Amino acid sequence: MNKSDLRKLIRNKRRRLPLAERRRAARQLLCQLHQSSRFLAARRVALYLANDGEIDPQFVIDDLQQRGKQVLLPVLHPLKSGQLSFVRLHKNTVMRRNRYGISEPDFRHGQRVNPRFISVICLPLVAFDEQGNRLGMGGGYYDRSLAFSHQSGQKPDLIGCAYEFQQVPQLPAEAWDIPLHAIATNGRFRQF
Ligand SMILES: Nc1nc2c(c(=O)[nH]1)N(C=O)[C@@H](CNc1ccc(C(=O)N[C@@H](CCC(=O)O)C(=O)O)cc1)CN2
Ligand SMILES: Nc1ncnc2c1ncn2[C@@H]1O[C@H](COP(=O)(O)OP(=O)(O)OP(=O)(O)O)[C@@H](O)[C@H]1O
Repeated sequence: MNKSDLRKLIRNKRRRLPLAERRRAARQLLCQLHQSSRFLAARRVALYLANDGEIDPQFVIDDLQQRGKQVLLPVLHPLKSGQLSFVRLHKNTVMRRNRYGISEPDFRHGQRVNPRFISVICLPLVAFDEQGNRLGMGGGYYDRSLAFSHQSGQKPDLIGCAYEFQQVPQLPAEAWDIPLHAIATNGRFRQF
């Protein structure tokens, strides 16, 4: 199956999931992330706001904020097309909707943090395989914005977040793909 058909299939399945199952999976995601000592120790964590049926990290965001951690969200860069910035989420953060209808902190008002200085980045994904390859929505945003992690130096831990059913046997690995360090689902925490 090609990437575009695979995206359609899994995105449809994700959107059809009943609300009760979504909520249960969202709680299980928090439990699975708590398996990771690096996640528990992280001071700064980037997450996302669920869109298109994605597993919902809202309980994870609440938990981090209660534990006094810094939470960041991705924002489409208004000038550098295809790039994400990471902006801090506070109680008073001014939010707006981006071109895909996803709520994000306002780029101009927000406090941006260079992704090199983020401890853990939780990435949304459409499909993953057992090697930790990731298939996203197809915009290449995370691949472009995290391309620096191919080089040496300080880098964030990259944890993909998904439903267990989003695993596929094998994804074609592209040169620009950023390999994930771990995947947290409703059922498991896999480390690579
Ligand atoms: N929750 C969440 N936030 C995120 C991402 C994500 O995957 N999930 N992104 C991860 O990169 C970035 C946004 N990327 C996205 C890329 C495509 C579509 C999307 O729905 N595309 C439509 C076509 C829309 C159009 O071109 O007008 C589609 O495929 O149906 C959404 C988000 C930043 N924020
Ligand atoms: N580092 C990069 N520099 C320039 N272009 C890139 C880079 N990474 C990815 N791209 C481009 O982005 C496009 C989309 O890539 P791909 O289909 O792998 O996205 P994705 O990982 O599914 O999406 P996303 O990261 O937004 O969730 C590709 O056509 C690719 O050429």
